[in-house]
Amino acid sequence: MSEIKEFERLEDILDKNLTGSNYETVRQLLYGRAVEQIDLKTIPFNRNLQVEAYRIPCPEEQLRKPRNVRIGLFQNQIPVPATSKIQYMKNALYKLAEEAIETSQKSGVNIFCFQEAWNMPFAFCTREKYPWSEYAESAQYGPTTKFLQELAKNYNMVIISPILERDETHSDTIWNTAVIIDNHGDYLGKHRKNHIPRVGDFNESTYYFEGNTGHPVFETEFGKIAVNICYGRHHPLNWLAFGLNGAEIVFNPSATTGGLSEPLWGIEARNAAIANGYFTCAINRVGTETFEHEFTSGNGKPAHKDFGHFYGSSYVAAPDGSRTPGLSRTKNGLLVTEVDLNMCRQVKDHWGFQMTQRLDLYADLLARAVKSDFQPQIIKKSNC
Ligand code: BAL
Repeated sequence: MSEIKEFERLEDILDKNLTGSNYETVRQLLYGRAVEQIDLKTIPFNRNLQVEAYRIPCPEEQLRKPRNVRIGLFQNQIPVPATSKIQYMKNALYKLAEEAIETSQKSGVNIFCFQEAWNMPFAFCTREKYPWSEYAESAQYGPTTKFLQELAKNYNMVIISPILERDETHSDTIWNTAVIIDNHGDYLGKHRKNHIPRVGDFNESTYYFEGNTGHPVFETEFGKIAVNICYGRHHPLNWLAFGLNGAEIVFNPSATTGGLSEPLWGIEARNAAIANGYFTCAINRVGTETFEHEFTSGNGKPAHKDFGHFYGSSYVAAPDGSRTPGLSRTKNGLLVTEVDLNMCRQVKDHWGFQMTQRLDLYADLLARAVKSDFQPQIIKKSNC
């Protein structure tokens, strides 16, 4: 698939080329019920950061009060060259992060989420172990978690920090891990990426193995949250499992490029929200990261020094199928979205997907499908 580079975002094309009822008809068919825009102009923040804010309301109930939560999704390109020294890169990213978290606090954000492996270049295309493995650090006691704990406590904010984890307890193995810090600055736990890609230049299996933390849901003061890391978004059962464990918001911190996945990007997390009756938050990195040494993709194409363009386009999707516009395809951005978690149960009641999901039927099929003597259920015309 060829990479599309020359436009800021899909919504701009709709805005420029459709008017009046045509625009609203197409927008509604593409994005569902309209979301409300929140005016943050009164909030002073770094003007070279695209900040957009929306509200996804749901009908008020008689017995339950609204459970409004503000989510902040931060997408960014690395601020210094990918080949910079590790500590220099981390410090530059920490500075960006602090600005984004401060802006989030001014915007009333309760839960903040970074993109995948936010504190390093996404260097897994190179298959080089050094220096990239040196970015790995302890999930609970490493410098990145320590840095964020302070901010989470000061700003009463839950922070989801996807990083490269070094598990010193188990032979210094490396994992692709999301660390969850609660709004008191306490380390709440972690989740390791369940599904590791072997596609294109995503040579992540060179560095880490499939995760072993299952499908944890973290109970926070702002709702039950889970993290489906990047490639896991292509696996519907991965989304289902977080839903079965009671998630109300599932974050999908990602790093993915236009040539590989852009037409799928707006479908997968949004479909998961609809099918599982929860909110999903798709966050993707932006920019192009160039490395020192050439590498090939094993597809006969010429060797190259970059992954291609990470296309940002972060968005929030609701269980009723509505979604926010995406952030820019090329700029750093912060997407603030206020959601009412009551919508999760309202939509489950309305559609009944959880009542009709026939888990027993699929449990039986899956139990048979994993066995070496599995026989697919194929009906053929008998020869007799
Ligand atoms: N990080 C893997 C790329 C993708 O899932 O699109």
